[in-house]
This record gives sequence, structure tokens and C-alpha cells, in this order.
Amino acid sequence: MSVSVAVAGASGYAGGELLRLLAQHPELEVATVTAHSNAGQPLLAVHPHLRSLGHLSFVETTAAQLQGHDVVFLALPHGQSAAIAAELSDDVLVVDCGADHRLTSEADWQAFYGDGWGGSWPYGMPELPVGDALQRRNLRGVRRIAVPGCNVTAVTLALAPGVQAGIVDATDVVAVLAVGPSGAGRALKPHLLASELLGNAQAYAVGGTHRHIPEIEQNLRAAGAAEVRISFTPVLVPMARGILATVTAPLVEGTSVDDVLSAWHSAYADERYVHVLPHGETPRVSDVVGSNSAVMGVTVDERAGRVVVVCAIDNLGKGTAGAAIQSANIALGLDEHLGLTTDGVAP
Ligand SMILES: NC(=O)C1=CN([C@@H]2O[C@H](COP(=O)(O)OP(=O)(O)OC[C@H]3O[C@@H](n4cnc5c(N)ncnc54)[C@H](OP(=O)(O)O)[C@@H]3O)[C@@H](O)[C@H]2O)C=CC1
Ligand SMILES: CC(=O)N[C@@H](CCC(=O)OP(=O)(O)O)C(=O)O
Repeated sequence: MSVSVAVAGASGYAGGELLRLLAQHPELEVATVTAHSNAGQPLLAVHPHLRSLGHLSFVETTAAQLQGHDVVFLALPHGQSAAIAAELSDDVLVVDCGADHRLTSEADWQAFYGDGWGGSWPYGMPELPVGDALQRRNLRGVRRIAVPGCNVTAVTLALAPGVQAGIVDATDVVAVLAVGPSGAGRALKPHLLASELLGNAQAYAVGGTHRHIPEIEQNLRAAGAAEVRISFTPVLVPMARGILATVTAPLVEGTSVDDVLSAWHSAYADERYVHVLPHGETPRVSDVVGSNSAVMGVTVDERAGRVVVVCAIDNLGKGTAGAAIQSANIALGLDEHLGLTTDGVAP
């Protein structure tokens, strides 16, 4: 018998990508889709690309609508998940794509999000090194999962191998990311109009203000860094989806290029969705769009004494919906790869 699924916030971008992946998942079956302003609309009115789910219509986002399913994916705005999740039974697998349960520190939550910390849940990044193991092990059998932020995923995966190997200085990390507007969601915002975006590039949340900073610090500490300091700057560029993160950090004295390549290649050798390119190559966003892959190029800037990692992901793939489904598969004891693909849709 298939596993019954509800997706809350299904009319948004993250919800839509969840539905696209779930439609091809052999074990999970979408039974209920909820929305806010779009409640009452047929699914195809919002997602005309999802024809195989054309029999569904959006209903109101309430705990009563979500209850009774085996798995509930929440793709709601920040701050909307915690209250509704608290009303769902403990035996339901709840996978939250929002930030409400990502941070382990209430002080960090208050500093970057304000009131209403939801408490932390098991973190949905299977490839993250945690102590001597991987986070994958901590996801088996859980019934609550916090899906990472999309920018966080790109930066964490880019640097974790060097941190874990003890060869980078995590107190001087610099990350600059080119990001597409779908990361900001589907709701209309003036700075996301085509007339503002096209032919343009603009930094935002500069000067250490982006809410993903404490989450990246938390991850790099989990990977083994005693202390983390990161300068993080996203730049909005005109590509519908995708993130290209350039992450640099000083290398510990005496670290060779071979040490670096060996750390990154060995960390991800067994990972289906994290790929390290041959030395000197860099990834393209268009090669990961539509996939659950993170592809990175790792080089050493010997003059600056820094490792330079360029990592591409699809913010809606490995950055949200792909990670949500990969983690849910693990929690449910299914094959981790069901419903996911390594291949993009370029050009
Ligand atoms: N976009 C991305 O790349 C990523 C998104 N996420 C997270 O996923 C979540 C959803 O993001 P995204 O899909 O981009 O956002 P969207 O704005 O595209 O979608 C938001 C969804 O929530 C619904 N909604 C809006 N307001 C409320 C409300 N007050 N109560 C209940 N439901 C509401 C919307 O319904 P309606 O449209 O019908 O009004 C819509 O279904 C966020 O927490 C985001 O941080 C995480 C990683 C990456
Ligand atoms: C372009 C743009 O605004 N991108 C968003 C991506 C946020 C995201 O997807 O992650 P969360 O789940 O933490 O919101 C941003 O940088 O805030």
C-alpha cells in the first residue's frame, strides 16, 4: 500500500517542486494539497506544469486537513510551521521546509527571526558530517525533519570536507552567492519583477544580516569547527532557479593541493548527489537545475593561501524539495534515492 502524503503550502514554489517530485515517487502518493489565498482553486490553475496531479484542488491549511496522512510536508512561510506541526500526531512524519525548526540555539533564532522559536528538529542534510558519522544516520526512523535553507546547503556542502579534515580555518570563511529569484518564493514582490531583475544583479542582506548565517555556523561546528566566522553575501541574478556559491577560507599551514583534493573527493566519494569535479573545473548552474545534485569545483589559490570552492545547486531541488524527499525516504526506511534524480535539464 502506498504512503499517503499531504503538502501544505502546495501553491508556492517549494510546494510545487515537492509535488513535481512526489508525482514520480513510486511509494508516496499525494492525497491533499493545501494553500492560503489559493484555497479552493484547482491545482492546475497554479501549477499548469503538473498535469498528472490535475485531479487535485487546494484546500485550506489547517491541522484537520493535514491529519490522517502518513507524511506531511510543510512549505509554509517562516513562522507558520511550528503551530500547525504541534497539532499533528507524533507518529506522522512531518517534514518542514521552512526555518522554524532548523536552529538549535533559541538566541540565534531570536537574533535573526524574532519571537516564536519552534525548537530544533533532526536536520535534513544526510551528507553533513556530524562527529565521526553522517547526519544520514540521525534521520533513520525520525518523525520530524527540518529541511535546511537553500543557501545554507550550498555553503555547507562546499566547505564541510575541509572543516571535517581540519585543513581549513573556519574563522575566516567568505561566501558570495549568485541566487535566482525563486528562492524568495512566489508571492509578488516589486524587486522580483522582470523589469527589475533582467539585465541586473544586486546584493542583498549585506553586512552579516542574512538569517542563514547562524545556520551555516551551526553546520560547520557540527562538522568539527571549534569556532566559525563567516562573511556571507547573496547576489540576486536573473536566473529563475539556482545558486552558484563561491566559498573561500584560509588553509591551515602546510596543507598541500593533494591534501585538499583528497579531503573533498573522499568526503563525497559515496554520495550520489554531491559531485566533486576534476581539479580546475567549475560547475554551471544550468547543469543542476531540476536535479537533486550539488556539483562543486575545488581549487587552491596558493598566492592567497585559501581554498576556493564553487558549488552549484538548484535552490528548489537539493536546496529544498529534493532534500525534503531524500530525508523523508531515509526516515521512512525507503531507498534514499526514490523520486530523485542526479541529472539536470540543461540547456
Ligand atoms: N523557494 C526556495 O528556494 C526555498 C524555500 N524554502 C522554504 O519553503 C517555504 C515556502 O517557500 P516558497 O515556496 O518559496 O514560498 P511561496 O511564497 O512560493 O509559497 C508560500 C506558500 O505558503 C502559503 N501561505 C502564504 N501565507 C500563508 C499563511 N499566512 N498561512 C498559511 N499558508 C500561507 C502560500 O499560499 P497561497 O499562495 O495560496 O497564498 C503558498 O502555498 C518557506 O519557509 C521557505 O523559506 C526553503 C528552501 C528554499
Ligand atoms: C532570492 C532570495 O530571496 N532567496 C532567499 C532564499 C531563502 C531560502 O530559500 O531559504 P529559507 O527557507 O531559509 O527561506 C534568501 O536569500 O533569503
